[in-house]
Amino acid sequence: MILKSLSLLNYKNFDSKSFIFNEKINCIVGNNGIGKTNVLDAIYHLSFGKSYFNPVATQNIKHGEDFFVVNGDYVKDEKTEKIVVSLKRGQKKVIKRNGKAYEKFSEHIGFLPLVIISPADRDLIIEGSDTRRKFIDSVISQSDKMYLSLLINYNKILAQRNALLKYFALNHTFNKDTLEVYNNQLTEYGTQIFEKRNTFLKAFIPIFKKRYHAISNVNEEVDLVYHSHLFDDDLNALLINVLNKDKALQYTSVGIHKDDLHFNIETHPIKKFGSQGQQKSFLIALKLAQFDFIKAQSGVLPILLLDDIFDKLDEQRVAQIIKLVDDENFGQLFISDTHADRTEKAVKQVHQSYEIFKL
Ligand SMILES: Nc1ncnc2c1ncn2[C@@H]1O[C@H](COP(=O)(O)OP(=O)(O)OP(=O)(O)O)[C@@H](O)[C@H]1O
Repeated sequence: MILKSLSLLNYKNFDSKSFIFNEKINCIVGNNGIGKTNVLDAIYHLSFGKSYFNPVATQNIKHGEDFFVVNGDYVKDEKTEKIVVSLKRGQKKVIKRNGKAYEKFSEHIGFLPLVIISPADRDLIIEGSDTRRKFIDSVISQSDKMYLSLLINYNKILAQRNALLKYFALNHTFNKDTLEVYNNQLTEYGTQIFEKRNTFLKAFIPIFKKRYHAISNVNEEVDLVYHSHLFDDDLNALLINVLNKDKALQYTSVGIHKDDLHFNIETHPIKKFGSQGQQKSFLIALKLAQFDFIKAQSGVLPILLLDDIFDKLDEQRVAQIIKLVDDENFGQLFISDTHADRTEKAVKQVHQSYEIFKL
């Protein structure tokens, strides 16, 4: 799968900009703040229908403008695919494939597999469990269509159950039957999500460890440990157990929305005990394992976006990542960097086919 061309209209700092890309390596270079990351984010938008960096959709519209349009022309399975993501203030976002708007965005997820490696990945280590759940969800949903709809259903029921708990508290009332309906539905969806996360992690963890050891070159023990209430009991039983607590809290305190993935080095949390270098290697290994996993599951080589990696990583690590383009049959690669010279020097070593775009 190849992104042949990209055009942006009122997207972040760009009023109108077009690119025709190389099939292998594309380097987006320019000074700080010129919009290199924004170009990568536009490509991310085409795969996921949203920004990797800014969750507030309207903030991706250029200041002072009313709408944005991101247009990407791909070749996938020898067919041309035209993807357009557009947003007008006050209206719903639209994603079109070959002129036809998706009714559900979830149908598009996984169609154009993509992995991004960015300094913002650090949030996976330092932020709360929701960032790590989102990571798991994003990897699984790129290769499992059913997963995303289970998740959407679970979250809908969860919101309804929480609203009901609030209603009970506000009106000093309680209705066991209605709550039971929600408990049953949460259990149905939650159990399936738990099983899919568990199965995924069993396959993913060995891939991750292999990647970490290849990058770090030392034999440190790293691990990803899945934590879920559902290891303790059936979700329905758990929900019944915490009923009084949930009534007091006015929200649902158990379920897969509380799952976490612990990142460990030598059995200790990497957030507290990992050096900066170890943390960087950990995150890169995680993302490269994501690449491997999607590739194995879907048979498609995901697009790989490397945002600002030269500034954040030492030369040896950067060289190793770029070398993978050749070694491991990577697909199309997009690199952003402030220095055209060092980028060109690095990519030249591994591939003849590349393009430098100076912003
Ligand atoms: N909605 C928006 N409208 C206009 N400009 C925006 C909008 N959102 C972001 N920007 C601008 O985009 C620029 C940042 O772009 P980006 O993060 O892509 O830079 P970069 O080239 O990757 O920089 P660095 O090398 O520092 O990482 C900033 O100048 C910011 O003000």
